Amino acid sequence: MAEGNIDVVAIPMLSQGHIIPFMRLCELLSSRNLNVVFVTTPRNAERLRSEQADDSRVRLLEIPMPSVPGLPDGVESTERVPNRLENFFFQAMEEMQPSMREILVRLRPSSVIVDLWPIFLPDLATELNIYIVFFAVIGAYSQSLAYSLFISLPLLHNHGDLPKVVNLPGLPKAISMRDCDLLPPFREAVKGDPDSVKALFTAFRHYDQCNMVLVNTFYEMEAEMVDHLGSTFGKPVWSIGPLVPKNATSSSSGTAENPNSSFSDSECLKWLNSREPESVVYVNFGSQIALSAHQMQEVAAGLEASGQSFLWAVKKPNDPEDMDGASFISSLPVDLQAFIQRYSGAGYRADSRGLVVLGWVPQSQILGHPATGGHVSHCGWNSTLERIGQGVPILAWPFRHDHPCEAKLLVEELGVAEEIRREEKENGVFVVKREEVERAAKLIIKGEKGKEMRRRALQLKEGAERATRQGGSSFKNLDRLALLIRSKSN
Ligand SMILES: O=c1ccn([C@@H]2O[C@H](COP(=O)(O)OP(=O)(O)O[C@H]3O[C@H](CO)[C@@H](O)[C@H](O)[C@H]3O)[C@@H](O)[C@H]2O)c(=O)[nH]1
Repeated sequence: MAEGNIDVVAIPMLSQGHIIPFMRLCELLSSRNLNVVFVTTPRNAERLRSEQADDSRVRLLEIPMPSVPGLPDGVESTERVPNRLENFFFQAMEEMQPSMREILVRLRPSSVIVDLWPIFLPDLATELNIYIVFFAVIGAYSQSLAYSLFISLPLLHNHGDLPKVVNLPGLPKAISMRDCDLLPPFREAVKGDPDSVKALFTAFRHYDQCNMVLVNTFYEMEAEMVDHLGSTFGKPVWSIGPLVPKNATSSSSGTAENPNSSFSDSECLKWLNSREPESVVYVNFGSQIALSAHQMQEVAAGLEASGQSFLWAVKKPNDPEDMDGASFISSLPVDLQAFIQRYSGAGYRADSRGLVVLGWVPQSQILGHPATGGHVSHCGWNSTLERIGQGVPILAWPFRHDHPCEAKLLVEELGVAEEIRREEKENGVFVVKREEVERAAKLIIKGEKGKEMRRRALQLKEGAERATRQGGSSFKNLDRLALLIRSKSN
């Protein structure tokens, strides 16, 4: 590929939840005959290369991960960053600025697709006169709610006097959120000082600086909020999703097939094959959330008491970084160790009612398996889109970031989820009791409400299929996008 001939350069944040939809978008643009370059660090590139189809024409370009004192070598994705090292990680991303500048200057693409981070990227693209497409990898509903909070909180409230239920102005309909579900930067708003949230939430500058916004959703699911974002920012906002991995398998994940997991992908699927249709409660909180030992005890007891089949992917904390699976298990209370033994490792039998997998599981295949009856989920947007693609109902257990907003969309607007009741132990720290896990697991598999949620989930699945096939709303938007980018190249 001639370097002077690049249509678009895509630069996602170093996080799998962002890299995956960015790569899918790049493949779809490349299949529409655009020359696409995908920029990431060596480890992420290595993994993407191993998953890339033989005929993929998306070019992967590596930039070195800057070495920052305090950040261990090889940490190139947020999933591997312990909370206490987050600032070092973001510092490393900031230090990529010279490499990114060098790439943009050398390749001179006509367009760049930017993510929420790094914050300097739109400035750089503006300076180089490159057309800026901002790809927001979360849904339109949660973006709209976050923007409303961003604008209104410092006008209306002080961090000390936040009401228990906060109304969100400026939206197409009346929406409110519990104070405990607000992102920490919003909870710290200072009345009369917009910078009290701006300093912490600079991402919203991207909406001002970009030329257009893409949202990983489909129009029919979030039409009201897609239109709302368009009129709020006064620029095109196009839905192009759901973009989910094409042949999603395990990440890189012990077994030879899946070295990051206590079971191989095929062992997980074999176990699912032994279960009745729509009978299994699948528990997985994405790539970043690790439960406390106490919370794990409640989940374990609730799942057992429910009498339902379950597949639980347990994530060990990132801290300490060098703790292996065996040390993690031996650090747990003895009742949990015994539980894990019963449903995993030595205690596991092919006909066990539950399967506990330490590490990564092949989520999209699990969601697509006929035995899967529901997903206990943090409501990360990628998992949400994957479930919508498979018609699986949800038990919504949000933790942080956009999760509470996505949960609200799923429960209140789309009717495909039941919210798990969380009790606030202390400021922002929640616990879900075993009785609640038991209730929710029974409801989703056996209850009338579970059936109704499944019916709605299947309708959404059909909607998603219509949107992404030829002539559908997302398909047409991708065609329009390819034409637009090509017009910038001429
Ligand atoms: O055992 C596992 C765990 C995860 N996954 C995959 O990993 C991705 C997880 O993505 P997501 O559900 O979005 O969770 P996070 O990685 O936690 O998501 C981050 O990124 C999302 C998109 O920006 C945000 O919505 C979330 O708030 C943020 O936590 C999905 O594709 C899953 O299929 C697996 O395949 N196997």
